[in-house]
Formats: sequence, structure tokens, C-alpha cells
Amino acid sequence: IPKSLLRCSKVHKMQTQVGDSVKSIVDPHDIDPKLVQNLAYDALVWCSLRGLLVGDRNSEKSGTVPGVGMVHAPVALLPMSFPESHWKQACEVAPIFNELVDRVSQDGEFLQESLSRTKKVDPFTSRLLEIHSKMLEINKIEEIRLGLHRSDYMLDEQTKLLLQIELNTISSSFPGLGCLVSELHRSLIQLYKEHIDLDPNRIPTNNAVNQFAEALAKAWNEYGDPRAVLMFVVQSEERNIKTLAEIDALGELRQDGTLVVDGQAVAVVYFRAGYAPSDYHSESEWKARLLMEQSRAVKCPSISYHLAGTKKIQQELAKPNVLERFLENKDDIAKLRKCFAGLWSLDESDTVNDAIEKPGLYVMKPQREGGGNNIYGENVKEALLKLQKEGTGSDAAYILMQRIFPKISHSILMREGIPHKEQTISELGIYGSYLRNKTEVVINQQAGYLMRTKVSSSNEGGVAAGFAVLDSIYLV
Ligand SMILES: N[C@H](CCC(=O)N[C@@H](CS)C(=O)NCCC(=O)O)C(=O)O
Ligand SMILES: [Mg+2]
Repeated sequence: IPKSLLRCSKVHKMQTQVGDSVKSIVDPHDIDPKLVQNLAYDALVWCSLRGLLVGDRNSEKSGTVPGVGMVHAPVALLPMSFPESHWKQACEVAPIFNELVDRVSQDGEFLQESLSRTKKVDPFTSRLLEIHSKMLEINKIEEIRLGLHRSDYMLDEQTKLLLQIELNTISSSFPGLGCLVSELHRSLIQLYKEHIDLDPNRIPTNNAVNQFAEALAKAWNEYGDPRAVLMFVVQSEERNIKTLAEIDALGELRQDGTLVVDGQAVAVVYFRAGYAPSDYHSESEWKARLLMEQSRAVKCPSISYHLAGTKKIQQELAKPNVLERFLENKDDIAKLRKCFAGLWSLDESDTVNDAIEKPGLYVMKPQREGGGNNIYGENVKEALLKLQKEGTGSDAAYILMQRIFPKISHSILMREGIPHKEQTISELGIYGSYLRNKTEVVINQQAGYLMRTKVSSSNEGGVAAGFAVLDSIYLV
């Protein structure tokens, strides 16, 4: 570190009482500006060398030619402090949520019944349900089931409750980049240990990408055909993998149920697309989805896993006595219930009226994935009044959820090479991997984490959507 820095005063340590021990955490906004510049520079070099990169929206070549038009991923400069007790709680419920998704996925009647009114007013979810119905009609059994989930939480400041935002069962983003951010922060703290009094070991190890890859590989192994491939389904303009349209054009189903695409048998289909209406440009994509679902290939997710991850199912599972339908262990049920935020259908008129009066306390959610779809603040009131006026039953396309208010923290967000001091809130995602073959549970584990930090004034969260940055956690 340049000598000039060594004269910097030690970074303020903000003493905070956590439980009975005094822990020191650094307030990033107190860090000497010169030190911030050096931290930022070293962080950018690290990102460049270690592939903590994303496509650069400003470069027209980005996304077409490998390695061209990249920029460092939007990251926080230092990790976000997070209570160790809540970290442990989030890790502990991961395998229970994995098992719940699997049990729910096997209850076709529950899925169809819970989504029956949504089916009438939400064309996209209706198409998914049609594929699911077809599978029920042919009594399709998915013997090998693979789930690569991410359960997202916010820590409610007032109640200190860790509350689940949603459980993603399809295309759970950033297992790869999330691991790298933990390593970046550990390296920076190590490098600047003379100036920043933090312990790199308080950043939990994050092995999400390897654990996801291991689950995909083991699913391929369970399928049992060494010549068969693992196929990623992605949005167009990506390569070496397939879009839904290509699968329709190149895919076929053999008599024995083997899925063959472009002449190759497919053992595992891993969806990193197919979760949004925009992924289905025509009937071609829907035919591809059905073709894959009808096949023996292991789908990640299957149509049932996909439906089990809808907000409507999340809301139904939060109703009294519903978890008891799927899980036996009372302690497990209690652990899940403890992290359920308020969740209501729009049939509950008291709640709807309260949301019209106090819209800021609610989030209104359609059955959509991929970010940018939820309704906040005054827009909740307008949307509810509009639905009441229309009276077309379209309210079944939405759920209402308690708005969670996490603690506002100081953070320095790196965007396009520039550090920005911001007031932020964060959302912790815990990855879970689950692999089952008939009655054998081959994998059921917590598989790393993703911390996303965004400017506190922003309603939407997504990193890809450009609101949040990738972060890691510092246990306090
Ligand atoms: N391009 C697709 C993006 C897939 C996607 O949006 N996934 C949802 C869960 S469904 C998600 O994880 N959203 C949080 C990521 C963020 O904050 O931007 C991919 O990566 O496969
Ligand atoms: Mg989601």
C-alpha cells in the first residue's frame, strides 16, 4: 500500500453492541476519501482479473462476442454487516424449504386448485398450468427431481424478524457472481488490514457456483446415459446453449421418452429462461416447453417446481394449517412459519381496504419473475381501486404482501468504475440445492448465498434491472 496511505488515520470503528459482545464494524461513509479511492481502484482491478464482470450495456458488441464489451459487476465496496443469528436461521431453513418445494410439487391437485382462479385471468400462468394439466393427464412421474432455488429475505428493522420475500425455484440468478463478491471483500479486507479493522473470516465462505454445478452433474449422473448432455435454456443472443425456439426447431421425443436436441440426447435441462412471458415469443416456445416436460430429461425446474415457486403458492402456503399438509416435523413447520411475512389474497376485503388506506405498508405482486413487476406505494391503492371498479376477477392475478422495512445502512456502491456513498437496504438470498431420485434424497443443502444491496429509496431490487449491486455479508 502506498506510503502516503499509511499516514491515514485508522478508519473509525463504530462500536455497536450486538448481543453481549462488542463488535466493531466500519461505517464506510467514515472512510478517508483517499483510502476509498485506493480501495475502489484495487476492487476494480480484482474484478477485472477474477471475472467479476457483466456485459456492458453501453457497448453495442456486448452479448454477441465472448470477452468483448464487459464491465465490472455492480458491487458494494465493503461487505454489509448482518447478525450471525439471522444468518444461521436463514441457512437452517434452506433444506426445509427445499423439501417443501418437492412435496408441494407432488401435489398436483393443490397446485391446480390454488391457481385455479389465477388461471382464468393470467394468460402466462394459465399456459404453465395447461402443461401441468397435461402431465397429470398422462400421469407423468418425475423420478429424478432437481431444484436449484434461492430464498430471499429482508431483516425487518422494527421486529428484528427475518422475513422471506420470495422463494425462487426457476433461474435463480447470480450463484456464480455471488461467490466472487465474497472473495473480493475478503481480499480487500486482508489487503487493507492496517487501515480497516475487520476480520476476513467474518465473511461466510460462499460456494454457490460449485454446489449448483455439483447438483447439475449429479443429476446428469442419476440420469445414467454417459452420452447424454446437460442443456442450458437461455434467452437469445447467448451462445453454446439453446433458446426455447431452437429447442422447438431441433428437438424431438423418442419412443422411450428420451429428449433429443440437435441430434444429442439430453439428460438435464437447466432453465435460465422460460420464467417470463417475454421468453415465449410465439407458440414455438410453448411447444418446446411441453416437449421437454413430456420427456424423461431431468428438468430444473420441472413445471411443478416452477408453479410451486409462484407468489400465489407462497401466499397459500402461509395460510393456517397448510404447511401441515406437506411437512410432518412440527419444529420444521414452526421454523418456516417464523419467516413468513404477511401474505394475503385479494379476496380478503379487510386487508384490501387497509391496503387502500395505507398502501405504503404493502407490496402487490403478480405471478411474475425476473424483477420489475411488483407494485408499491400509491400505485398499490390505484391498482386495487381499479380492480374493484373493473370487477372482472382480475384480482386473482395478484397477491398482497406486507412491506418489509429493513435497517438503512451506509454503503459505497461501485458502478462503472465510480464509488458512490449511498444510504442502502439489503436483501439476503440463500441458495438451496436439492436432488432426489425416486425415494432417495441425493442432495438437500444450503448452497451459498447472494447479498444484494440497493439505494434505500428504490422500490425495485434487481441487479440485472440496474437497481441493486452485488454484496456480501460481514457477520456481527
Ligand atoms: N438472465 C436471467 C435472469 C433470471 C432472473 O431474473 N432470475 C430471478 C429469479 S426468477 C432472479 O434471481 N432475480 C434476481 C436477480 C437480480 O437481482 O437481478 C438469468 O440470470 O438466468
Ligand atoms: Mg423471483
